[in-house]
Amino acid sequence: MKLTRDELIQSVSAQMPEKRWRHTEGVMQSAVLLAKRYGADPVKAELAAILHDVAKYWPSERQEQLLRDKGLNDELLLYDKPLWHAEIGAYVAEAEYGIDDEEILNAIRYHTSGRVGMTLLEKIICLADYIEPGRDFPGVDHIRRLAETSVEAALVAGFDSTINLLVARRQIIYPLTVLSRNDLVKQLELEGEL
Ligand SMILES: Nc1ncnc2c1ncn2[C@@H]1O[C@H](COP(=O)(O)OP(=O)(O)O)[C@@H](O)[C@H]1O
Repeated sequence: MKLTRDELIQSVSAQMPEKRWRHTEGVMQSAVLLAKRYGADPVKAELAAILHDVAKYWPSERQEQLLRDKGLNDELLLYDKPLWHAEIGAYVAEAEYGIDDEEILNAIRYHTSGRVGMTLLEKIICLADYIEPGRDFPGVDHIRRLAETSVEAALVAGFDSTINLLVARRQIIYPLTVLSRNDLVKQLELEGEL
């Protein structure tokens, strides 16, 4: 099903509370800005942003069933539910909205966990999710400042804040985020930015 931008926005926003849609609008805004700043495709960035949280408010039973039945990454079932919607979102973007651009699908798929070898678009969506104007958590302004000059440095700070939070709450950490964070630190070292 190929929708116009307005139809897509209508369909996606109907699947979440108003507050979460306002967050999505913030991610759209930040993603387009970052794409223009760092030379990614702003149209792709906006499309990935519109869809990134499409499944966030789906009942967890439905998400669990899709992870099991559709050959998705069911290892995620071993980890906290907030991680599931990203994988489901990529599935839904393709299966229900006809998005066939792997770059966009992967930006949705890895927007919460990150992964080793993130593309620029993946970094941008993940970072936009941290710094969109509606976000207000300790350290967010520091991440926003870093985002003015380095996607990688900002994203490391973002992942560090998530990892610190999970450690403080003694929650289980999905290891891909740690690997992703380490990979970004290596990229910064190679560029001499650390
Ligand atoms: N590596 C991870 N391991 C476990 N939980 C994680 C990991 N990364 C993110 N999370 C969880 O996901 C939440 C963030 O998910 P996200 O989709 O960005 O949600 P929100 O937009 O509501 O912040 C974190 O607050 C944390 O609870």
